[in-house]
Amino acid sequence: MINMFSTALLTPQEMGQADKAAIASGVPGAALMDNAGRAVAREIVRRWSRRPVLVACGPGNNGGDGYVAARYLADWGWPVTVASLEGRMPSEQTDAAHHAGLWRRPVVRLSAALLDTVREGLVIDALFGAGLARPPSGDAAAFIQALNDSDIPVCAVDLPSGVNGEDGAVLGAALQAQLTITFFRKKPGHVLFPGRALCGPTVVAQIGIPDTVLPGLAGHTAENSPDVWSATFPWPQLTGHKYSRGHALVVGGNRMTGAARLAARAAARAGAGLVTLAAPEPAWPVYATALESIMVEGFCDEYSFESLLADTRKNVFVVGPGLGVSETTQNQTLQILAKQRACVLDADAISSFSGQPERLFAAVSEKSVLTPHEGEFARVFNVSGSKLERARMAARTSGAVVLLKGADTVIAHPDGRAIVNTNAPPDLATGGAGDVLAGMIAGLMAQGMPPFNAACAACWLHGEAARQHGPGLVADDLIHLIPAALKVLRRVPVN
Ligand SMILES: NC(=O)C1=CN([C@@H]2O[C@H](COP(=O)(O)OP(=O)(O)OC[C@H]3O[C@@H](n4cnc5c(N)ncnc54)[C@H](O)[C@@H]3O)[C@@H](O)[C@H]2O)[C@H](O)CC1
Ligand SMILES: [K+]
Repeated sequence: MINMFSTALLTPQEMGQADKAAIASGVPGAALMDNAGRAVAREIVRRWSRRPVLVACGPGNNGGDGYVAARYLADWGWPVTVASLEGRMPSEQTDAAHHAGLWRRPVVRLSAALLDTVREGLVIDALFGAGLARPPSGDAAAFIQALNDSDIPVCAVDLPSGVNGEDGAVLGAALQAQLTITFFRKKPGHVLFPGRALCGPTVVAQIGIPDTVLPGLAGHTAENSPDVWSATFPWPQLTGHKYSRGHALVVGGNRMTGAARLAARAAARAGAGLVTLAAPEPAWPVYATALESIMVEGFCDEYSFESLLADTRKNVFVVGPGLGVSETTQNQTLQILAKQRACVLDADAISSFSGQPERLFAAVSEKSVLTPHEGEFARVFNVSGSKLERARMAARTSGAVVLLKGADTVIAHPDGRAIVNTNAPPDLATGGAGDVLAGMIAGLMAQGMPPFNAACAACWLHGEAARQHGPGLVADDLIHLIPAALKVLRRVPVN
């Protein structure tokens, strides 16, 4: 059971369909627009004291929301100037024209010079939203540039103009907003970079579109949140014991021993009942001295490695962290995949298939989670497009769950579903953090959580653990903060 609706991400096209479905169900379009513009005005009043406001309106419905926001703010006593792009008003007989008509004061032509009237004020960007069709040019481009060069705060309606709602890319040039108010649900452009950074905080306002429209049009993309997977989280049961909580095996390397130790500790902290570290004989003393509650078993060749994998109670494997890129790593990975049990393939387990991705794809399944960063990803996947599209395509092509790391990590299932993670603080960009994540995913899978859900849950807990620490984080700290992140999760109601 996974809930893709409460934090669904809708493309601009899907949003248009949601709009139409709401109108068909009896909510007039003009009312949706009124609710949208009023939500913008409300959020502004909530954050800023009364000050001069310039509302920059485009020719479409985004502009329509701008006329509504202008009307409410003026009614509440704010000094408001409304400017339209190239002096154009919305086409007749549209909802935007209706609301532009309710603005009884002058509408001036938009220009960069108008910014002088709001040096101590605020700009509402209602130029382009979901309907952005091409790079802004002429007056729009000049206005965007001048506003970005100023320090006047910008509140964006739906999206900062110039940001593509579908993938967060900048089309030519885009505004940097301090606040974005979007409607009903976010779009991928609000959570993928660079769009996310240009939005500032994004507020989602409800404008009268019923949730009942969602099953007909959404369900394959969502923002990561406990809402998505908490119903399947494997909390320990009163009657459980260590064997019922699974047994994770982490493959250790000869030299970079810290990586596998971090992964093993993280698997244990995430709740695996037992964790074994498989250590090459020369490094066995290093691992054995460092680890207490984690078992350390040695191996000296592929045969003894194979015998370590034989016990079927070992229900999840982690391979890759600290192994080195080599034929040996590739062979160990293939030996593990041949067991057809759950596994996490990270780092060198992925890079070792550089130039031979088909060998990897033939061996992985939906029980495998690949956790590449962009560099590792590029070694085995030859796909282009937005991060969301690339992760989705990689999962489809390989048949495995793919977690493509970064500030906007995307987790994709081979069936087309994808989740964008948004809670990772920048402190997580530190050596070893990925090893911890791989171990956490395995720890959850050991307890029976489905691989896609486990990847999403581990990613969220990883971000939460890092948030709890704040600046100065090193990967070792994450291990100690997993319990704190679990406590936060335990308080989130399961819906
Ligand atoms: N449920 C909802 O989503 C609601 C959305 N609302 C708002 O409506 C906009 C989307 O409106 P739409 O008319 O489809 O698109 P835009 O206003 O963003 O832009 C279309 C308009 O602009 C022209 N255009 C596009 N790109 C450029 C460019 N680079 N330069 C010049 N002109 C451009 C295009 O030709 C059209 O004329 C959504 O974002 C919400 O803000 C509703 O108000 C409430 C319900
Ligand atoms: K906008």
